[in-house]
Amino acid sequence: GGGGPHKVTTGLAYDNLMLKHACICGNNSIHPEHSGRLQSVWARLNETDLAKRCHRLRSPKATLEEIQTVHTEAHSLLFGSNQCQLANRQKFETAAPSASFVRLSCGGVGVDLDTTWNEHHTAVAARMAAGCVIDLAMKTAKGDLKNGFAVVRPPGHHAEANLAMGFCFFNSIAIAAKIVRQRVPEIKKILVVDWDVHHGNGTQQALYSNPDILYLSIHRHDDGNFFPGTGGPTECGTGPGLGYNVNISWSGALNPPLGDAEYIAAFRTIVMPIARYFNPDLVLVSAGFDAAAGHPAPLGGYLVSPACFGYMTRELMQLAKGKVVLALEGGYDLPAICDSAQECVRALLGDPLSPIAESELNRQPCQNAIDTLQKTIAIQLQHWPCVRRYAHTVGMSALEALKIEHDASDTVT
Ligand SMILES: O=C(c1ccc(C(O)(O)C(F)(F)F)s1)N1CCn2c(-c3ccccc3)cnc2C1
Ligand SMILES: [Zn+2]
Ligand SMILES: [Zn+2]
Repeated sequence: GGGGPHKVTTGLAYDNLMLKHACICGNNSIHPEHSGRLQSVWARLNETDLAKRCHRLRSPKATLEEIQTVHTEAHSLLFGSNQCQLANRQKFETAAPSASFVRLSCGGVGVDLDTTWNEHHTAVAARMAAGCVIDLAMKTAKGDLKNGFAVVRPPGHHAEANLAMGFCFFNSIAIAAKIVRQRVPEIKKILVVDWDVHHGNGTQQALYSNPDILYLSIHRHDDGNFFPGTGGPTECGTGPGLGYNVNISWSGALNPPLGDAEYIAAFRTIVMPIARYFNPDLVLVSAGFDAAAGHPAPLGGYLVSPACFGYMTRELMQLAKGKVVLALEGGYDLPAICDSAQECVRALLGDPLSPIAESELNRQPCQNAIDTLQKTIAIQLQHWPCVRRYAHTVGMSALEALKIEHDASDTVT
């Protein structure tokens, strides 16, 4: 049942158990997805007035059953239980014979060269990350919280049903989406937006045939030459899910690096028209911040501002009666991810937004971005005819588009 008559506010989910997932070599410079990322973001939210204005959740770890809404039993057991915790090692050996860990050059152990495994702490951290996102999503879905931000690691959006990769073990966002859909009857449609600069291959896979959960990713793709390589514009879903997978796949490498003008144009012409038409009852966001300025090429290379993440958060709050939950995915430059997380929590709390730079509001999207948006619109027209409406404004700056919409609304037809 609902809590007392307290005012519903923004929820924050965090647990320091997630700090303990670390390579045994302890060298953060070769392992960019380190606990300092989480420590810094949490510290920023507490140093400012933001955390105290939110409701702090202490979430339970995801159960193996919850993890199995997305992952196989073998994968859930392998990464969800420490061998030392396993009552029945026999079950472990039979359920997960395929597990292979690799020795890393740093002396650590990993499931691949990027994804380190700490046999004592990783399972707990990964289950806690998923548990935090489930808890926030459930409480927001039921109206016990207004909205929320999950300050979590390890990330999840690359984790597939039977594969850990790209620093990810459990796909927290996909797990949360499926669990809310199962347990909260009034939530029929869920929109998952993924603005991490990398495509969420795992989330796409988990939701690919599902018409009730729309996955929309905006990411650097470079025709498949940017990690993880998946997420092309023609990947639109399958079976009943056809049309419920939208990839805005930027190309053209860093000539020039993309910034606020491009992300605002993508939101104006594709993300928000489709999202409004889909009309979700809940919005979940894979909120990676590695598209932010400050991220060197292999892990990003774009120039999105922290204020732009606040703008995108506020845009999504127009949907689903404001039921929006963000979960941290990637993001490695500590000042950038702290500033970006701060802007998102300010947006969730209803604070006035920090302004986008005038130069970005006046700048037309670069040609590579215009090409991507036009190509995406051409593909998505067959599934979402509503994208035709703003197609003619793709090449406009935010202020130009605002002006013609304003003039258009003046002329009474
Ligand atoms: O770019 C990635 C990412 C893996 C996971 C990424 C993510 O999408 O940001 C997530 F999942 F963490 F949110 S981004 N990989 C793995 C690490 N990597 C690197 C590394 C860079 C420095 C040290 C170790 C690896 C360069 N290129 C890659 C490819
Ligand atoms: Zn290491
Ligand atoms: Zn990323």
